[in-house]
Amino acid sequence: MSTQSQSEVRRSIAEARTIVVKVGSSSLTSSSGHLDPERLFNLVSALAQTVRMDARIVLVSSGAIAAGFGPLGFDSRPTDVATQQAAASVGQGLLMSQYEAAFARYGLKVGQILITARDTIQATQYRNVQRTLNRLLDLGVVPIVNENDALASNEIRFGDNDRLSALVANIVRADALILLTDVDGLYTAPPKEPDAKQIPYVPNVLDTLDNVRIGGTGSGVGTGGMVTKLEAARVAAVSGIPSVLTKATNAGPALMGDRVGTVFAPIKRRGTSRRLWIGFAADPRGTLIADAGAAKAIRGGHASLLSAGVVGVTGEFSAGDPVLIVDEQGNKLARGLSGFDSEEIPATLGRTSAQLRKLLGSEYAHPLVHRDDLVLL
Ligand SMILES: Nc1ncnc2c1ncn2[C@@H]1O[C@H](COP(=O)(O)OP(=O)(O)O)[C@@H](O)[C@H]1O
Ligand SMILES: N[C@@H](CCC(=O)OP(=O)(O)O)C(=O)O
Repeated sequence: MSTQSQSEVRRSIAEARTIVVKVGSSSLTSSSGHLDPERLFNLVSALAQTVRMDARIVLVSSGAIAAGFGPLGFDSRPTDVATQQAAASVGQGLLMSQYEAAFARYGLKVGQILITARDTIQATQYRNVQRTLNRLLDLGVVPIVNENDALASNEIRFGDNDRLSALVANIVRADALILLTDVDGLYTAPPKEPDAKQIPYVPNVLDTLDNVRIGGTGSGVGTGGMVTKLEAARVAAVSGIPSVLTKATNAGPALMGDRVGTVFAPIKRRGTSRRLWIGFAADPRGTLIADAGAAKAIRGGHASLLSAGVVGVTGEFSAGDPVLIVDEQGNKLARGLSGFDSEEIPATLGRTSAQLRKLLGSEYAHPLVHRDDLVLL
């Protein structure tokens, strides 16, 4: 895909029909742990104008913990998980009631979707999330998404909403992702440093990390900092989705395609949402080790992984679960959906389809990972 100019990418954002907008805690709340209704209303106002111009918007909003700890009497964002979850439970309700009232002033309805990381990993859950979001958009509702903080387990948790927003952009097949935060874009170094300069355009987000020094959160209420925002921009770019990173007060101009913040060009054509799920959302449950010949075939694209080319398996998984495919040196080649349960695989290793049919029956004579279920890394 040839690199687009900044103007072309900005124009594609202005023309986007389905847009995921992510707003961080620091843009909605004060450091005392309360919502800032004026900033929230200004954001809603910019989004409502875009919806009026026939766009479909999914809002991924952080701020539940940051809006909940003040009313609970804490001076700063709690650090232990149980108190964060309690604060999120209080703050999420406050957040939604403010959004509901603010969007209602523009005649718009909102719907709440609380997602756990698990929902983006399991195929059936993923499809449920997808169906509900699409239906809400068809009904003209603005879905408001957050991580289900009150119930998310610590081991498997997004923690910040940046990566979640890139996954949601994939789930709804968005045409653009807007990341709203408290700084006006990506800088060459954390913006408090004197030599930090803003970068207006990133043609290939896979190249930027060498030239940019990135730090963590600058506020007492955000979590991910710039690391997770760049990760979100990367997932969007390789999914064929352009993104803009800017401060929340620039939401309107960013959506109009004006030159604000940092814009990231898409670097691949869009894949199907199922392939994107295999590539980004699904958490591999095990590993298949490909021999040199199979590794070469996989790298070339379009090849299935056959049992004959697999020399080892690790992990416990069922047929249909996502697995990582590596070469014998441990280099990651691809992700895919296993065609077999992990315990069935040792008996199939190194065998051709004809041998499998003869030894184990015709139900075993299929690829270990079919090419349609395989995404190169
Ligand atoms: N290279 C960089 N460019 C821009 N911001 C950076 C950079 N490195 C670190 N940051 C910090 O990232 C912060 C934004 O992340 P965060 O506080 O998690 O925001 P949010 O709550 O909006 O998700 C900025 O306030 C800034 O201090
Ligand atoms: N789901 C959490 C998000 C936590 C958080 O601070 O995220 P962010 O501000 O996007 O870095 C919440 O609503 O509090």
